[in-house]
Amino acid sequence: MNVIEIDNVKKTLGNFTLDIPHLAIKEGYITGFIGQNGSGKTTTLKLIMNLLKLDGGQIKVFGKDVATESKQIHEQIGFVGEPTGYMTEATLEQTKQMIAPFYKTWDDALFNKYVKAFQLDTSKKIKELSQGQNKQAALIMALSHRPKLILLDEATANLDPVIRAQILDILMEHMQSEEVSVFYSTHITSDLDKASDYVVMMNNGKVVLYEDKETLDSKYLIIKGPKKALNDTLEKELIGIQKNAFGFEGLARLSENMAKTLGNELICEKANIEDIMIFTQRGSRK
Ligand SMILES: Nc1ncnc2c1ncn2[C@@H]1O[C@H](COP(=O)(O)OP(=O)(O)OP(=O)(O)O)[C@@H](O)[C@H]1O
Repeated sequence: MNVIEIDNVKKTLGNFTLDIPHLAIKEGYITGFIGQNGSGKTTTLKLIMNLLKLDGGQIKVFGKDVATESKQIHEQIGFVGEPTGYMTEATLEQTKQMIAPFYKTWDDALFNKYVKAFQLDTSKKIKELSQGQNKQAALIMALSHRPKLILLDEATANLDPVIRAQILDILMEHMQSEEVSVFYSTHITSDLDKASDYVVMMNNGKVVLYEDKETLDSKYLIIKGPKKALNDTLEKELIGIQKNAFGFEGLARLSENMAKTLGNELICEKANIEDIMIFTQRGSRK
């Protein structure tokens, strides 16, 4: 089952165009959303939230069209974007009292549990919270109505490693006790190592990679070798290949065909998510 289905979506903003023929986010999993600055992650998340209007195509969440059924959909989504949009003069307690009645599923015990976990002072005005505390407050508000889908736009950016780990722990704990799906954008690839089942990568408005985490961890290699070892079959398999006077390097997704082409003079190193991002983006620049 898919929690989000994106079909033939187009959106132009200035000279940027988002173009997603098809993307389906699986229900019950954590999917990380990565890509260079300006690649279209926020635009995609805003379109899913119906905060931006589509130029073409359709987005469905829980099988419902976001353009026509956003009210019912939003009741079951916990969204943390930028900026949070909460009244800065209000305290966290007052903010909760304003927001909670909008959700039938609001859980005060859960709210209190997370406030305690983050050691937030609910009597402080939102504007008095630090940037990181503000993000924690937004996350607490998003989780406390027990949403079925959590959408986060760089919710862990500018947070210290301890709080970042705590947020990921809370998300994972939440996943264990609830039937929930998470789709979150991040620039911190170590977040993906800690918390992701699938990874979607954007480049210049297009989805350039969608893999499960296990495949990402086990099937991608950086292959280096001398010039003479680069035959046509190998070159076709390599992503983001770079050649110099001495040799070449490129990224490969290990397949049977690929394995046959690997000779002794080649050096094969395991690629991490950052390597995969860099080589994939280099490859799609051509
Ligand atoms: N209102 C707007 N008018 C014109 N261009 C816009 C507007 N909003 C976004 N863009 C452009 O759309 C592109 C995609 O932006 P988006 O915020 O979706 O990228 P992103 O992947 O989330 O980037 P980052 O990682 O830096 O947050 C960028 O080139 C941006 O300049």
